[in-house]
Amino acid sequence: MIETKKALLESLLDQAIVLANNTDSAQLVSFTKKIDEIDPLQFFEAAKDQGMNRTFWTSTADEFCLVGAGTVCHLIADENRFQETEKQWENLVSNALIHNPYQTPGTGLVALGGMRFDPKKDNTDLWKKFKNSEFRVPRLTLTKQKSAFYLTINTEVTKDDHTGQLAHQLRKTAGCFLGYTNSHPVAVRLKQKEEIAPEQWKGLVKQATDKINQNKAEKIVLAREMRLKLSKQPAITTVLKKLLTSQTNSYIFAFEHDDDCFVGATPERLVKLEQNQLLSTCLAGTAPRGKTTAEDKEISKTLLHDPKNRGEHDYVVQMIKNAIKHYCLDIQIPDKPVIYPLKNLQHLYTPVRATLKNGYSIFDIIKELHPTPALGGVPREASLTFIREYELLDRGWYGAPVGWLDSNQNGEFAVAIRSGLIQGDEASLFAGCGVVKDSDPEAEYEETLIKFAPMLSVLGG
Ligand SMILES: C=C(O[C@@H]1C=C(C(=O)O)C=C[C@H]1O)C(=O)O
Ligand SMILES: [Mg+2]
Repeated sequence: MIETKKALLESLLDQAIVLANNTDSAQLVSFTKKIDEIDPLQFFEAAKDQGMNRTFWTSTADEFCLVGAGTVCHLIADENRFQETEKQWENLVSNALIHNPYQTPGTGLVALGGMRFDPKKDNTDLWKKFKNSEFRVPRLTLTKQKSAFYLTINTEVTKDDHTGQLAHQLRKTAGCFLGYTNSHPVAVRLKQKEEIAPEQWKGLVKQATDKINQNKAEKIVLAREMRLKLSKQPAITTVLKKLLTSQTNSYIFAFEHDDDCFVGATPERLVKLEQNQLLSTCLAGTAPRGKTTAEDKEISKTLLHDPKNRGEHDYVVQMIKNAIKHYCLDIQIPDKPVIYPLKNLQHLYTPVRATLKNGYSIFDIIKELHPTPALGGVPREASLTFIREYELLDRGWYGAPVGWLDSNQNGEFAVAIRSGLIQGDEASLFAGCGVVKDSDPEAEYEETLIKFAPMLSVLGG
């Protein structure tokens, strides 16, 4: 595949060795090439064969897909994680030797990652492999943009490296990915599922509405956990394949740490940036799908006019509008939501468009937006304090930004809901809902039950 550009790769490596010698430190090289069509899931599966941790992202089933294999470098941050990650990224990009002749967003040097919902909440064992904030630059990245495919090879070159040997090794590894074919292993059976403390959770919803009725908060999003035991360790490739076919209106993502893998199919965009064009999404307010078209339409109509759901939704719209105004121009937000249909349920949806002012980055926006009242509440601090103190689970990366960015001001982050942490032959699934003054614990419980469905169904439930 890279044969035609042989000289290009070699000359890049030559330059890198000189630089590594001058600086006496490893030199990051990033080399991108257009390739023939390839199945992203085969690429994902090939990485497993190579013993590499994998990262996966699609924005919709067909348009855009990123698959990362292995890690050439990490951006890890604790305190001030947004600024810190941005600083590390800028540093990494400015020191890298990049060959990427394409303007396509998501090609070239790309970092993929996510973070904990609440860095102030105590870490439990459940999420021990997941950092407060972690982005990885993969060893190999596959980018699919509509019908075009790109392969990026990233490597760290030292002064003692040999161009010919290194180029040979890189081509060999790339060949293992591009020529890979394997039928994905069969799916697993669900052996046992346990909803964690459902009655206590309903009590918590009541406690939250009491708090709201005492005017101490307006909206508090409460989540709960379901623990699964599976017949064997599922193939993440199969899980993704099923999510891709069943959840077509969603972002599908996976972030793997050995036997632990955080996977989900979320409909909720946090922010998308293409150069300076910004998109965000207000998504809150939920109803089930109807069994017939007529029933479905009826439910949509009710949802669109339901004051409780419109209230839940409007908190998100107001907050996002306010949060971005300092950073953006030409903010366009329709004054009424529309329906966003998913396989198992439907949401109220309001898109947000704006132009990012010069001098700001996607991290500035994420920092302002996370958590929106779709996952935290209103006011932010009061709701977070309540969640931190009383919620019965460690959210870990659930409900937090997950996504990617490239070295040309493009990137996209979703809110990691409809997700689960697969750990060997067990898994924890997470689902939450917005509690407002007229929330009924039983109805909120039912709402979370449907939100488990996307992940539950691909794990044999
Ligand atoms: C918290 C979740 O979803 C959020 C809550 C919603 C609601 O309560 O109506 C709808 C969409 C999301 O903003 C989840 O799926 O876990
Ligand atoms: Mg709701």
